[in-house]
Amino acid sequence: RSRRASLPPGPPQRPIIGNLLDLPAEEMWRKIWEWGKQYGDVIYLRMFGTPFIFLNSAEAVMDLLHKRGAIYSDRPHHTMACDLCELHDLVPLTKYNEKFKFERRLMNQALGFSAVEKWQPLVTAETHLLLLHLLRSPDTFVQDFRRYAGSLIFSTIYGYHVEGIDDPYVKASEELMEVSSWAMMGGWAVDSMPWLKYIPGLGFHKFAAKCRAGLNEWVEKPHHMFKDLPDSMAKRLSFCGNLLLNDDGKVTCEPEYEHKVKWLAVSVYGPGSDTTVITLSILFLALCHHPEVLQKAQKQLDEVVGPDRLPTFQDRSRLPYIDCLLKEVLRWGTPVPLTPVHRLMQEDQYRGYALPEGSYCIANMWAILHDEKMYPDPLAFSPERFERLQQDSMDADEKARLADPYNYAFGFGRRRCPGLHFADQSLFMAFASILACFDISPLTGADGKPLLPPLEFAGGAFRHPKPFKCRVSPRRPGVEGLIEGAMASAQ
Ligand code: HEM
Repeated sequence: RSRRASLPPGPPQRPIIGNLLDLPAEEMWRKIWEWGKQYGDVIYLRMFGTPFIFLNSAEAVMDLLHKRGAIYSDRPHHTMACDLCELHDLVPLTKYNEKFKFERRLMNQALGFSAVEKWQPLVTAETHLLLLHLLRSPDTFVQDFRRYAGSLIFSTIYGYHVEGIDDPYVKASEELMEVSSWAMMGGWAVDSMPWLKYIPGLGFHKFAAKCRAGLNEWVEKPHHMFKDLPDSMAKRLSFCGNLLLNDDGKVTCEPEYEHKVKWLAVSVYGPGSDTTVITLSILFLALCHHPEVLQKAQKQLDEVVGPDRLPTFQDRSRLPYIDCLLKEVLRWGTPVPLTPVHRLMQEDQYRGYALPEGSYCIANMWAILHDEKMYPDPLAFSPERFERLQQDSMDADEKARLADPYNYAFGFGRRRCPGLHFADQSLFMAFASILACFDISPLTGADGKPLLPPLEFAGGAFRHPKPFKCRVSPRRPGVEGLIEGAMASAQ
């Protein structure tokens, strides 16, 4: 049957290298979206011998990655990252097997829907600290976001509080993130021709040796730091504390289990921290261009929370516009524009096309979240689109459910982001608290006119705004006292 079915359409291929030269390193999602207009929502490419299937629509992604998740949830074997750099225990590299299922269970236990409530006091405390940093260093807001995201993840994972972005453990995690991204996506020839790894002296061996030499610093040291932390509630409640400590606060589990938890812990930093920093940066960029959105959000915050306290999680159900804003930032900004590769484990057929076993399937979330059938005028930033959906008559619930960016922005099927609920909580709290305390606006030029930051994005795995400046100013006198008061009463 499969011999009769043809491959999906796609751009013409060159001999041997296939489409290797057709994909740009920057803004790849745009190119794939453009091809979609020509070839449809399921596109076939080939790089050397590897078939690639790009999916540009919600329908195709749900049909394949979600409904047929049992065969679309594997990751490719990266010779460079796994064999040479010895990073095979990082979660995003885990194959779809029993190890994966075990890791998921542990991550769901710590970060899943039923667990996130326990993190609320910690998320609130870290958010208040972010407010204080924004107040004291408003010009370096991205650094403030970075410290906040790093500290939030470290407190959650180890019960360890981070003071600044020069914290040695944050630095180590940032290094691991950078090196592992390179190892996974550096376009290494050895990934296509694994036999190259046996030839000494080739350039990639140097990179791999550097990576292996860093593992002690990046993986072992944070784990020992955790074990050496004094016994505390924060340590016991943390992800590692929950999974590793016995009643006496000691690690007495099997070494193999301890090894797994150690790698799970370092795996979460990269995907969890960058996405948070980017999402908050997108919020600031969008608000510079849309003062009316800021005013509307602040009006609702003033009505529900008032000027004398900071927002809490209990306020959420009465702050629907903050939720609409969060959805629109995730949609319009699309912090992760393409999923990592989902490897097809056996030959499949879809809409009469043959999808070869071993295909690297990648969903284009940017294309889906900018599909004008679901999101009219997709390039416009408008949280109101989600308000309108809530208010539409007839099948409003169904429409709102289908268009919810949470269905798409966090990936698909069994590989869907395990940090989704955690991210949702922390971003809600950060959005509501920042807007309750600060005005975000463009800088002003010498002529008194606003200097609007360009709406420009860049990136490979992540889609982040290009560096920009804006004004972050307290909304009213007494904001500092309010924040300090909230911090003091939490202690
Ligand atoms: C705005 C915030 C976030 C976005 C948009 C996001 C998005 C994603 C996406 C698209 C994937 C790939 C899913 C797929 O392959 O289909 C992913 C994977 C992952 N995310 Fe997130 N994420 C966010 C926050 C977080 C947070 C806060 C954590 C941890 C606390 C986290 C941990 C992970 C991990 C460990 C993976 C790898 C899963 C695997 O390979 O099985 N993410 N995320």
